[in-house]
Amino acid sequence: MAYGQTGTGKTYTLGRLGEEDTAARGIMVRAMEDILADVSLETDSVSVSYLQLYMETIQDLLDPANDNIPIVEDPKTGDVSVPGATLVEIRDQHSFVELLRLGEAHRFAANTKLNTESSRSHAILMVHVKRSVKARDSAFSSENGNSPHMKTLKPSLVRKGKLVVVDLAGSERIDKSGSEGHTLEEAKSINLSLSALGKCINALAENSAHVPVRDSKLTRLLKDSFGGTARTSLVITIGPSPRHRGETASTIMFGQRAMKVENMLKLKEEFDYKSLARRLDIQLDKLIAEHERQQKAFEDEIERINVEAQNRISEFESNHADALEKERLKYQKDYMDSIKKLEEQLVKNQQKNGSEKVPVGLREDGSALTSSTESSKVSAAEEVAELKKLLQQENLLRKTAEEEVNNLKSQIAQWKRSEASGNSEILKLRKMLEDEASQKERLEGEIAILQSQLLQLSFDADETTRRLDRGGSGKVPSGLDSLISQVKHHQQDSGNGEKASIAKLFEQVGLQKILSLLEAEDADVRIHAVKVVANLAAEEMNQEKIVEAGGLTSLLMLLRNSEDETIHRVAAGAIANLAMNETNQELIMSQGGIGLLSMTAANAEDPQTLRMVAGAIANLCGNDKLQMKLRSEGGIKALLGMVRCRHADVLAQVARGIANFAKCESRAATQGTKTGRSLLIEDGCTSMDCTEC
Ligand SMILES: Nc1ncnc2c1ncn2[C@@H]1O[C@H](COP(=O)(O)OP(=O)(O)OP(=O)(O)O)[C@@H](O)[C@H]1O
Repeated sequence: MAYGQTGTGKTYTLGRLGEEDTAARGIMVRAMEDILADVSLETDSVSVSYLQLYMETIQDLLDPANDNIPIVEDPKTGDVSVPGATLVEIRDQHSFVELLRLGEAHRFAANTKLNTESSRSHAILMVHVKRSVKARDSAFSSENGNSPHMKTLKPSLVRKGKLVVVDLAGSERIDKSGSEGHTLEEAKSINLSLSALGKCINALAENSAHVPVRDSKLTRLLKDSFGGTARTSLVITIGPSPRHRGETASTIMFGQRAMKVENMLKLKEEFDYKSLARRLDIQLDKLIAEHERQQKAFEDEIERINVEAQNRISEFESNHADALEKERLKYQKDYMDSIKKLEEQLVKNQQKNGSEKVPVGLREDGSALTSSTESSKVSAAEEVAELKKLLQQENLLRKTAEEEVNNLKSQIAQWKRSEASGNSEILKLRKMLEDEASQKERLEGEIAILQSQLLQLSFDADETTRRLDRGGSGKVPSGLDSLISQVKHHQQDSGNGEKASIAKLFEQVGLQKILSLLEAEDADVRIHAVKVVANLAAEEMNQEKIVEAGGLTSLLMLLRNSEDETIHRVAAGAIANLAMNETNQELIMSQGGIGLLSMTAANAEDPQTLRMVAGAIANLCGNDKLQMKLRSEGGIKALLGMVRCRHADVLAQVARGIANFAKCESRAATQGTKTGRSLLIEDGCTSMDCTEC
């Protein structure tokens, strides 16, 4: 910023182009030269807006028709921007100088008596530089495994810088500038914004809680430039003439006050979530397309194999059916022929035998008979031989047929084998598809993890920003801390939404991490963490997990070590929740819980703390196995002692504890010890004013 009386050289210092003589270049030109020398135009971008603030209106010096541009403030980061202004990307020094020249030509300059070229407006040059830097590996630590997919999904980190060069209008007093009419209004408006700037500088110099940045557009626009997270340089310009000694003195005093303002520098980095989301989308689309392609190829392959197998089966069946039928017919025909031949032979034989009967009838001398019997014997032997021959032929044919059938059988077996190998191919393809599906599922799981990490990172970023905005210590809280802030926020909500968000947190963050925050150095973090644990402990399904993860021990440690009553109250509440379960009751007792609860009760001032402690002891009172130990460790004494606090909530819990203790009778019955009721009487329960309970 350059601040000073009209005509003392603000524009001379900041805005000169120095085209003929490079030594005469102003800060704007030199700054851009420096930036351009240090950027790589492939990975970085430099863009410029040039504005003027005239009578509380912001005008675009690169597009004068664009006037009355609104100022926008990011509620999260506090960053100030003027999104309505023309933003020109700069690639070289020459184009920047041209841009400045254009802006200067548009700059409004009204004449005053003091300086005919006096600038009546504030000129503001904004240079935005963005640089892509590699995402820090730590953001995506190995806790998610070393999947190669995760490595490619790191969001890139964008480092952002903004240079604002402000050539303020002259700071002279109205009477001296001789302004009147419209020019007087101008002078008033200039004075208003400069005096608002002065007030802000004073407030910042004195570390005042309230800085009146909202008093003028100038201070709103420069909000993140002074007293914030930027580095600020102020040039003050003065005139040597004794006539201006008043302005000179006030300008120097302004500079002196400004020197007291302390800024806290902050590197502005953000993850490029948009491009990561784009990459994730593309990757997901690719995976889906690949999966669909493989599925289709698989189905086509199955279809092809099926069709081929069907064709082969039907071809084979038809071939073999034909061959079998032919064989069958052939054998049938051969068989029929043989039968026919045999029948003919038989008929022939019978005829032969019939014709031989005559001589037999004529046999009287016996000789004729002898000769006829002989010939019949010979013909029968021939017949037998022929029949044997036929039988042999028949056997031969049968054998050939059997061989043929065996042959066919072996062909069928071979075909079945080839079908089995086809089936194994199908199985192989099916397995490949299943692998593919499980791979896809795994990737989707990884993407889900990544998205939840993104969520956590954005929470981190929000929380960091909030802390720094609060003028914080610069300590960057863990991701859980910000999530706890979320819970803190949700704790104000009512109904199921709260439970759902805590359950979500529980899922996202993991119990171990939440419990580890119970030992955080920052008390604020501890308080929020114990609140989260208490909320989780209210859900029966979480109680066992909390105890298993060592949550009970941590809560008892908080009672022992913490001095903060809020922590005592919430931790006692969480213990009371855990004490609803019988197994936990034994653990609380064995870890010295009664002593710690009694100690907390003795030191408590807040009735709500006593209520929680009394609630926890009251839950323990209901376990008759633990009664004697509870009493011997001072639990009953502590419970009755809390009657001193006459708060109705506390008394209700004490009464519940007394009632629980009094109604357990099985111990007394089985062990022959005194009943809870009589022990209470011994401890002086009845000597108290029972109407209180
Ligand atoms: N250091 C310097 N050396 C030589 N001439 C200078 C110097 N400083 C300023 N001038 C001259 O003084 C005149 C006024 O300077 P300039 O316009 O920079 O003042 P200004 O403070 O910006 O005024 P205004 O507030 O009216 O805009 C110009 O003609 C400029 O050339």
